[in-house]
Amino acid sequence: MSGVILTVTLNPSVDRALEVDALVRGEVLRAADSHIDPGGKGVNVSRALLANGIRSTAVVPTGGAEGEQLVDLLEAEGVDLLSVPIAGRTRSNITLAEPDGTVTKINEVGPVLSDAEFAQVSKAVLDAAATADWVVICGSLPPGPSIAAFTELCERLVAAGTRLAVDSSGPALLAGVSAGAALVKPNREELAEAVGAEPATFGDVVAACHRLRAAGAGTVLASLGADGAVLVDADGVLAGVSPVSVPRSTVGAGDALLAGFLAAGARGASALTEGLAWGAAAVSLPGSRMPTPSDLDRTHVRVTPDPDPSRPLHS
Ligand SMILES: Nc1ncnc2c1ncn2[C@@H]1O[C@H](COP(=O)(O)OP(=O)(O)O)[C@@H](O)[C@H]1O
Ligand SMILES: O=P(O)(O)OC[C@H]1O[C@](O)(COP(=O)(O)O)[C@@H](O)[C@@H]1O
Repeated sequence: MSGVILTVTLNPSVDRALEVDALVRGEVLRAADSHIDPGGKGVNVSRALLANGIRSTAVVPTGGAEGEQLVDLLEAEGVDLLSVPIAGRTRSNITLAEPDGTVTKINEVGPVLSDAEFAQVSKAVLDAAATADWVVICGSLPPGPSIAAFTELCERLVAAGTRLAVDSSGPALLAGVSAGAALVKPNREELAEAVGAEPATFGDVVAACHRLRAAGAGTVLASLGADGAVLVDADGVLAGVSPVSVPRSTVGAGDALLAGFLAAGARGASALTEGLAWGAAAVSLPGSRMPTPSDLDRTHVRVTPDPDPSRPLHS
């Protein structure tokens, strides 16, 4: 990886993960263990890159006590930050993790980003993008910015020649696609929402990825949970899987997949293999802990071209 990666998390969080024996509604649950991590999808991409010796800069709007905590947590990890102060309070997201790997997440909506604050964040991103190899915009949009304003940011980045990656959902994902993002990383639900149809087979996934490419995206990396991932780009179609024997927490797995894919050059079987190794390692770790080189095992990753279109999805 030659250039700098800029990650942008418009709605970051402080992630609190509580390990509980079993989730029972209406009961007092005692947590066996707990972790606090800096959170948000772009933040996690930066953390995963750093854990593997690759520096990036994370752009985050932050406010209130949780905003200060987020900055402290990220600085303690050594993540390079471009923090834009905002009036609202940074959100806290809760994960309840059960021993079988089931996670229940409660994500706050997040603080409103005013027009002036969004303009400040956009300026910081556009300025820093001039020297970036990739700009990676991830996660949900906070309340406030219109989809038109977000689309304009994506379009300006693409017009400036930036390689843009977007990992978001709903209209924000489609904004990245129509702006001509070089890469989008929908998960299964996001892909289904983007094309208006639930994929049941690998053929459905590949068809949906082709639709996003026809609508403007360069490369589509569709993550499919335990079914692995499908990569569709100008070179063709690849599918890969990396089985995990004991899943502990899937939180941040998609962010680790994306980070590994970018770290390995974002093209072809080698990048897909790397992404899958990072994703599988993240699933084996608690909370949203990001894998380090010693957590990675590429020997279990299987990547093949042109998956059988009739193969059903399981997860
Ligand atoms: N249960 C699982 N077993 C094995 N790998 C998994 C599992 N869940 C996720 N992964 C890995 O993590 C990647 C991202 O997970 P996914 O749930 O698709 O994304 P997101 O976290 O964005 O929703 C997958 O492509 C896969 O490589
Ligand atoms: O922006 P969103 O979609 O609310 O997601 C934010 C959450 O996603 C994470 O980045 C983890 O990603 P996943 O839950 O998709 O694996 C958390 O750190 C954070 O709490």
